[in-house]
Amino acid sequence: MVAMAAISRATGQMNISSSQHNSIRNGPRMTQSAGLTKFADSNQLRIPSKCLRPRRARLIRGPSGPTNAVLATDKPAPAPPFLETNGSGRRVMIIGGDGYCGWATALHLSARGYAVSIVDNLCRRTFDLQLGLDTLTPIASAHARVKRWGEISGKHIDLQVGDICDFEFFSEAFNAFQPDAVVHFGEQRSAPYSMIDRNRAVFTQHNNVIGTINVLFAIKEFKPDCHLVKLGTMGEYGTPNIDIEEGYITITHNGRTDTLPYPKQGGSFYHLSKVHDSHNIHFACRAWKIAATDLNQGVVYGVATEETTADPLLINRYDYDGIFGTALNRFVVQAAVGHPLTVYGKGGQTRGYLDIRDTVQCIQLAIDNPAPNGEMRVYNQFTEQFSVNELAAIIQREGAKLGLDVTVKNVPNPRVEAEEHYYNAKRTKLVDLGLQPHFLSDNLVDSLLNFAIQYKDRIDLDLIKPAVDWRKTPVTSGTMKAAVAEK
Ligand SMILES: O=c1ccn([C@@H]2O[C@H](COP(=O)(O)OP(=O)(O)O[C@H]3O[C@H](CS(=O)(=O)O)[C@@H](O)[C@H](O)[C@H]3O)[C@@H](O)[C@H]2O)c(=O)[nH]1
Repeated sequence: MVAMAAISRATGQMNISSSQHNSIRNGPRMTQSAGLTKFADSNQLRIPSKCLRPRRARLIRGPSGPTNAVLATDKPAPAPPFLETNGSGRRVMIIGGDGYCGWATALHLSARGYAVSIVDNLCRRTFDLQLGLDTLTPIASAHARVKRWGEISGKHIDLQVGDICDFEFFSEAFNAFQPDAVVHFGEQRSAPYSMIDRNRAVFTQHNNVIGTINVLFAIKEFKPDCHLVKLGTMGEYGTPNIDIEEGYITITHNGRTDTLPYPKQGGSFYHLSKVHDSHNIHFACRAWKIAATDLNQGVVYGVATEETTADPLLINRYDYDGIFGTALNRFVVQAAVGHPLTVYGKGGQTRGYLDIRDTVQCIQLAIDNPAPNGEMRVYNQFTEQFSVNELAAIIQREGAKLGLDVTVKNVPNPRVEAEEHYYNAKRTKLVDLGLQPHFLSDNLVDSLLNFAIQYKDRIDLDLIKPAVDWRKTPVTSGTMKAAVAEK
């Protein structure tokens, strides 16, 4: 039975039942039984019109200008611009809408006139509590975020707290909202997390694979014309010694030719969970004529979008720890506190990267250009390739301009991955649809460095170290602190 969490109309606070408290304490499994919290109707967030008046905020601008400027005040905020687009009015469910990419996407689409419903089990916040991690930025609760967005924009975002692995919950949420598109970010997305121990490896694959299967069943059963926009990863391809195509490759073998899914070589139990998802989605498209777009996203950097900087309560999370922090964002924080940049191994590992402002653009493009029923489209979602050494050199150079003495240290690689390799991945399809990339510029690095300096007091140096060794992954349960202590 689905446990219910009630939301008080008077206070907007969520009341969590004792069984939910227990499940939160018990770790990843909490998400199997997490309950349903729902804003029953859009009136609930309606507020007096005087509160909807745009209010001014002070933007701190980096030395090189306003790019990705950061809001640093609790003073009144400006309403972001509202741009009606050809997708305006379409109903978009964002699974994982409380996370780093999901939250930015929810606001981006809501600002542009899409009707948005966030479905999230809040497990990303639970992982931080369990492992002793914290985002660089002080983020508001999911409920406070959507409430504040309603106040400054006059736009309602529906919030349903629950676990998509619980089909009873998910089918109820899906049928209540009747989405035209489902954007699925709702997965455990950290490779290191999936390699902490057996429990986390199993959790990652169960959570990600079963969650996606439930989404596929809901679409098939309740709304076959609903377009699935699924976040995959460039890491599904691994680092083959040939060019990486966008999802499919045409092969001639023994005189016969076919176009087949590009070979997959995930480098962690996390990356492999996305490989399994891709296969399941491809099958569902063939068998049930579902329409799906699989977005193989690269490593995302940055933190600010137009909407997340519109008010302190809307600020996005920024991970810098050894488990959820990703390369460029980690290096920026390391530079800000004088920690040597942690280049793993030789540093020749090359990946596709993109600004979070391009993530939100790509999702909108995918929604606005749905795949036909029966087809799984695959787009490679990144804008530039960098090796880890190249990223470190950029941060060192830009740090020096701000007077920071940035050093680089080649630490033993905790991962099993090629450290020198060929890498040339195609990325034309989203550009063909109209993507206008924000390339990694000096301005952005400057404003990110200033951002990290601004929140310097929140940085815990212990969390910066690489925390998980791919070669050890124990059967017994590990904790972040224990993993760090071993190093
Ligand atoms: O301090 C660090 C952190 C990372 N790396 C290296 O940087 C590369 C990228 O690692 P990452 O932690 O930035 O990103 P990754 O673990 O691959 O995962 C992230 O990027 C993926 C896209 S991709 O990398 O697979 O293209 C997404 O799917 C994941 O959700 C997201 O967490 C790896 O070679 C890693 O060894 C370092 O050298 N030093």
